[in-house]
Amino acid sequence: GHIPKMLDFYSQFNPSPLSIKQFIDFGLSACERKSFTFLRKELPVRLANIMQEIHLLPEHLLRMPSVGIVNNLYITSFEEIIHFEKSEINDTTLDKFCQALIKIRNRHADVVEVMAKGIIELKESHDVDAHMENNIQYFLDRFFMSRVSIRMLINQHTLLFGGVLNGHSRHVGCIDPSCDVISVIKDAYENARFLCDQYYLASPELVVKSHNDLECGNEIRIVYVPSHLYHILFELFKNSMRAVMEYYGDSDTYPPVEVTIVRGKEDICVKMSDRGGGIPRSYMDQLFKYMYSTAPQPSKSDAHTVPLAGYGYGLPLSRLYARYLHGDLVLLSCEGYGTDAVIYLKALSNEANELLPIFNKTSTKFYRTPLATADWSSSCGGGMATRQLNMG
Ligand SMILES: N#Cc1c[nH]c2ncccc12
Repeated sequence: GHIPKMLDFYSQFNPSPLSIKQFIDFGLSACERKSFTFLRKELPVRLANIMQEIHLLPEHLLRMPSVGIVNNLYITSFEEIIHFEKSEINDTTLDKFCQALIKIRNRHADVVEVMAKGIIELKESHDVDAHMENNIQYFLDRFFMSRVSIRMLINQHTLLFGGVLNGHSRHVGCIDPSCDVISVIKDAYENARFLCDQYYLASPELVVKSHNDLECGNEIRIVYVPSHLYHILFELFKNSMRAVMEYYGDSDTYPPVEVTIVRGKEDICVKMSDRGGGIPRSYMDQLFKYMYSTAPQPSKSDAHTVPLAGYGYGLPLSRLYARYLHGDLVLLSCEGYGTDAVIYLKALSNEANELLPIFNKTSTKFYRTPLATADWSSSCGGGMATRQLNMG
């Protein structure tokens, strides 16, 4: 019906990125009416921006059953939100809005897995060329980043105004204004270690070092979303522990995983170093590729033996969480020795702005532009030059 027109209308607006500082200041003044007025516009804008990109996907992917399911979820949620476009602001409307947000959050809970299934359906039914793989990588990074940002807005509103009091906790919604980085590291380590012990009957120790270059000797605290930081660390610990245990298979002692936290003027870095044998450069790129990370799901029967890592989108999603507030996740590996994974976070909350995909001519053109022709020689086939050299 009128959905396509509404999508065109709302996708003309650019999403409005909020900084962590704005989330905090807004949460402390906690005005539900202001939040409602902002969200009933901003949520449809963010939904419409990414929904328009879904329609630009390669035809084959767009036709996959699971992608159709995700598209319909977004249409349903978009309709439910624009229903509040011209509502009179009163307690009943505010309450109904909160309920609608919770319903939407639940509806979209499994979207990552459903999209992964869509990629598997595509791989099983079509040949995927480099151009298509490039489009899928570009789209899924933007699609999952958009989803992180929409869930952040929904979580803030429902936590602040959903009626559940947060006692004397200082958290502002899902943000901890004074997040103790080391305790999140220890939490993630203990939980990853539990899985490692279950699977390998042993696990590497943790060594933590910290260096506060700004306030020497002080604890390193950050205004951040603990659940995002935990998600990244848990993924990295699982991968590091798995690498160490596989590399030192028959040994009974293992090199520890070392984590160094540094507070600089601009950045807070968390470096996780393992001596798990490292990753060859040729394979490094695949770790962040959705097409390569989608392996056929382990059958339910051997689900209890699901490996620590390998299946799913753990690394690409962890990098999106780090980038969401203008940080990053970088892997530096030396094959034959080990891997360093560095999480970069913004030290200042006013610099920790949301990073949001924008649907515009640039993103549209990306989907329609063929891969650039190589401008550096790469093939090592028996070209004339090689033959001349061989004639040497
Ligand atoms: N993330 C991550 C990793 C951290 N160490 C690793 N070793 C082999 C493969 C992946 C990893």
